[in-house]
Amino acid sequence: MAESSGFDPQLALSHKFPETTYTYTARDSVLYALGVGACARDAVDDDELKYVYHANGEQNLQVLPTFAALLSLASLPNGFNLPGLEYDQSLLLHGQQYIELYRPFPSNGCIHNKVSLAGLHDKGKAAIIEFETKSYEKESGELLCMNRTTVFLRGAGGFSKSSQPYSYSNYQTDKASAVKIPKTHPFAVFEDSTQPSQALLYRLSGDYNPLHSDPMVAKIAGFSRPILHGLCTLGFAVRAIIKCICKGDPNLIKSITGRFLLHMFPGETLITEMWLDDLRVIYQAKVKERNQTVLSGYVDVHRLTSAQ
Ligand SMILES: CCCCCCCCCCCCC/C=C/C(=O)SCCNC(=O)CCNC(=O)[C@H](O)C(C)(C)COP(=O)(O)OP(=O)(O)OC[C@H]1O[C@@H](n2cnc3c(N)ncnc32)[C@H](O)[C@@H]1OP(=O)(O)O
Repeated sequence: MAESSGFDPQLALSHKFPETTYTYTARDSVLYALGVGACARDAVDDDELKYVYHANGEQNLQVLPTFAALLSLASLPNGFNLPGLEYDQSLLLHGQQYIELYRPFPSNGCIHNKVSLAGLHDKGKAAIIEFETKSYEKESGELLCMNRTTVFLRGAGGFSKSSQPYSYSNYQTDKASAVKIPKTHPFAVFEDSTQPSQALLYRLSGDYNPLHSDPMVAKIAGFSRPILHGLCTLGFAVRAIIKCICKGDPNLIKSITGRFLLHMFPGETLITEMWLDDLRVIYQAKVKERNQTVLSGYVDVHRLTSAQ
């Protein structure tokens, strides 16, 4: 039974999310690729030009696998409101993202999303909410991907008895928190700069939260200036993995897990370190200027390319 007035877990869990439709064009997939830094260092990069230009027409463009995460945001409640969950929206942070990919994305399409609440946890100082989104290609009805989005609501915990904190999950293991970074030297390391305007570009892919663009909103949230979208950082890290481990082939990615450990500011340099464990790439991404890890997780691949 909930003890605080703002949270009613049973009401939240009984909520039925409306099914939504998301239509995107080749322009959206290109804008997304540019937003996560594709071709930023080299406009004719052999591994990355295919995400932003194709000589034989836009229907031949390839789509980065992390594009899937946009579907989870597009499917979630407008204004971040849900019955039974009252909280201070300025303190919301993206905690984790888990993506399963079942098929490469076409360069444009119409997607049907089904959302459910996958988890709700009272961590005392914070509440954690997890949403699961299944995305189907509208025309064929085929399942394209599944996203699990974890939202960390600072200051919203303490809604249950501290002796028995509320915890609900509709799945078995929390994959992102289970990541152990090896003590050995990484198999590969990739350094990439984000631009000071990175968040202003990335937001055009659909996440217009002013935390990433408005200095006053960022200050209220506890940051000296606007921070980068977590999914933008994840996009940079997975692009590094595709480049270093998959020899540029985005279709080798099977699933992606990432936990956002610390905020990143636009303009900072990201160093992604990667370790191979069979068909799993364990990674962590550090901000070079502050020598701090901002993201860690793992990516499962279908197979390794012959050189590994
Ligand atoms: C109500 C309806 C809501 C609807 C909302 C729908 C929309 C949702 C859309 C998704 C988000 C869109 C908006 C995007 C925002 C961003 O992109 S924000 C930028 C990216 N994110 C960040 O920069 C966050 C970086 N991380 C941190 O700053 C910190 O890790 C933290 C999240 C503040 C937590 O640190 P701390 O308070 O020190 O936590 P701990 O004491 O270590 O741990 C407490 C428990 O919480 C668990 N935990 C810790 N971190 C995370 C995490 N990142 N994700 C999930 N869980 C986390 C941790 O395991 C502890 O639990 P126990 O082990 O059980 O004690």
